[in-house]
Amino acid sequence: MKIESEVSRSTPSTKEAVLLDLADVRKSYGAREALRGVSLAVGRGEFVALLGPNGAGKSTLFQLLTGLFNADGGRIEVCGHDIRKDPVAALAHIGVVFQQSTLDLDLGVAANLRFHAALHGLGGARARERVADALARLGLTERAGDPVRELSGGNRRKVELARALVHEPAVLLMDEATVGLDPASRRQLLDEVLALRARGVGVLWATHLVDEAEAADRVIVLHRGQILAEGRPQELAAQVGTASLADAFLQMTGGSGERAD
Ligand SMILES: Nc1ncnc2c1ncn2[C@@H]1O[C@H](COP(=O)(O)OP(=O)(O)OP(=O)(O)O)[C@@H](O)[C@H]1O
Repeated sequence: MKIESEVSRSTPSTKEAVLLDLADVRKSYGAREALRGVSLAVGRGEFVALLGPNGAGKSTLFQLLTGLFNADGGRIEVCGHDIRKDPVAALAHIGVVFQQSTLDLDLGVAANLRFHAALHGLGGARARERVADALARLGLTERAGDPVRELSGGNRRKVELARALVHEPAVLLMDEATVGLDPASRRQLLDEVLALRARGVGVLWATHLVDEAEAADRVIVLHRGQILAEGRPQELAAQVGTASLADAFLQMTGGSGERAD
C-alpha cells in the first residue's frame, strides 16, 4: 500500500527548505534487504516521525545517515552535501541521539559536551559558551559538574540531546531516543525536541510508538525496508479509513515488522 498525501505541506515545498534529502536508498545485509528504495525529505523547522515496528529498518537508516556505513545504492544529502562524496561537510550539519547511550558515565555532564564540541573543532571560550547554552536550554546548568552516572535516565537523555545540539546542527536525528524512559520523561524529551522547530532545526524522530508520531508535522510509515505511507498524522488515518493513527499503523503493518527469513 502506498499512500501519497494530497497536501503540499506534507513534503518540504522548496529545494532551499530541504535539509535532509534521501533518494532510493538501499541497504542489504547479505541476502536480507533492510532498506528497499527509501526516499524522504525533512525540511527546515519540520518534525518528521519515522514510524516503524521492530525490524522496519529505522536503525539501519540512521547508521547510513550518520556515516557509520555506506548505502548500497541511492543518494543521501544533508544541507546539499552528498554524504558519500563529502562526508565531513554533510556530517557537520547532523546531530544525533542514538538508541543506546554513548555518554561517558564517569565524566562530568559538561565534560561530555566539551569532548563532543572538540570533535567538531570547537574549543576554548566558544566551546564553553556553547556547552553552557545547551545545558541551560535543557535545565541542566546545576548538574554541569556532576558525573553522568549520578543522573536519572531522563536527565541522561537530556544530556545526550544537549550534546547533540552543541555544534548547532541543522538536522537532528533521534533514534528511538525515549526507550526506557517513564511517561513523564518521555513527554519532556519529546517536547524539548518539538520546541527546536522554532529555531529552524529539522528533526527525524524514529519510533515505534504511535503517540509520539501523533505529535509530528508529518509521519512516514516504514515497514520491512519500504515506505508505506506519508502524511500528517490525521491525514494518514483518514486515508487508510481508520479512526486513529494507531489503527492505521496496525492495519498497514500488522503491528510487527519481523520477517521469518
Ligand atoms: N548487522 C546486521 N546483520 C544482519 N541483519 C541485520 C543487521 N542489522 C539489522 N539487520 C536486519 O535488518 C532489518 C532492519 O533492522 P533495523 O535494526 O534497521 O530495524 P529497526 O527498525 O531499527 O528495528 P528495531 O526497532 O527493532 O531496532 C531487520 O530484518 C534486521 O534483522
